[in-house]
Amino acid sequence: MSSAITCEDVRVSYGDLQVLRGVSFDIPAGQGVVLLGANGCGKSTLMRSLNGLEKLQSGRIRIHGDSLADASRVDLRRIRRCMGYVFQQFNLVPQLSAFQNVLLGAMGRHRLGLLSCLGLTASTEERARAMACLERVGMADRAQHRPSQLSGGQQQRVAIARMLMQAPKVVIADEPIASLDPKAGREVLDLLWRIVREEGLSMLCTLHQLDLAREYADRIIGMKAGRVEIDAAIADIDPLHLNTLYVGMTRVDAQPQEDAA
Ligand SMILES: Nc1ncnc2c1ncn2[C@@H]1O[C@H](COP(=O)(O)OP(=O)(O)OP(=O)(O)O)[C@@H](O)[C@H]1O
Repeated sequence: MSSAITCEDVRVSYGDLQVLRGVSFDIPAGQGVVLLGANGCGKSTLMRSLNGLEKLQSGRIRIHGDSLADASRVDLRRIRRCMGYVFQQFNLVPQLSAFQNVLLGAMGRHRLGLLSCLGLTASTEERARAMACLERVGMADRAQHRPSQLSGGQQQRVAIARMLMQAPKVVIADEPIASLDPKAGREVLDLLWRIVREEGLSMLCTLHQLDLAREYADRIIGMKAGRVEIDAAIADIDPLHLNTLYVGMTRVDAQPQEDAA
């Protein structure tokens, strides 16, 4: 099976602080992986690195075989177009309707201009596709609502529809349910994983809930203080082992005496 995301000994530093300390893993196409780890262990830095937003001190990241470091600006745009994002804070444009926000998902892929995304010049086909994406996440009846008129769970559904509109191959979901209550969070997670499975996408998704990670993921990667501590298929995971990710030296900026306490 081909690789969707490959990290080879990735190191990233901010000044003297080494945040990613030799991170390596390979996610095959079609696999859904949950990334676990305590606050400050480097998860967000890794997620940003996968988008080419961090300069690697050393190592290499490949997305479907393409190395981010070697990519020209045109190549980087092409690689990014095949990556869909779902964020904790939804990142919808507040002035636009749900429908217009979903049209935004097609902007990079089809070189649509802003007017198209506002729905003013979008083709009938694009408009129909955006509505189909909203239907897929159960939000067609709220197409004309602005984000402020929607609950957090509904906003995240719209964000998932926007990701779907982009037609990505790889999904990066950074704490997609951290802003939601448990019921809405579970509904969003059900939807996100269902869509990822139905579309045959690959996903790396950070979560803080160990029970949900074990329920949804094919595989868990656990980080501790900038390193991969656990990397195992869900069937091979010892739940007690996961707890060790949250004990002792977990942060990359921890002082030894803090962790001894
Ligand atoms: N832009 C930056 N400049 C300097 N230091 C940074 C920067 N971003 C992150 N750090 C440092 O790297 C550490 C790891 O941050 P990161 O956000 O990657 O952790 P995380 O595992 O995602 O944490 P959380 O779960 O709280 O989001 C932080 O504690 C901080 O000290």
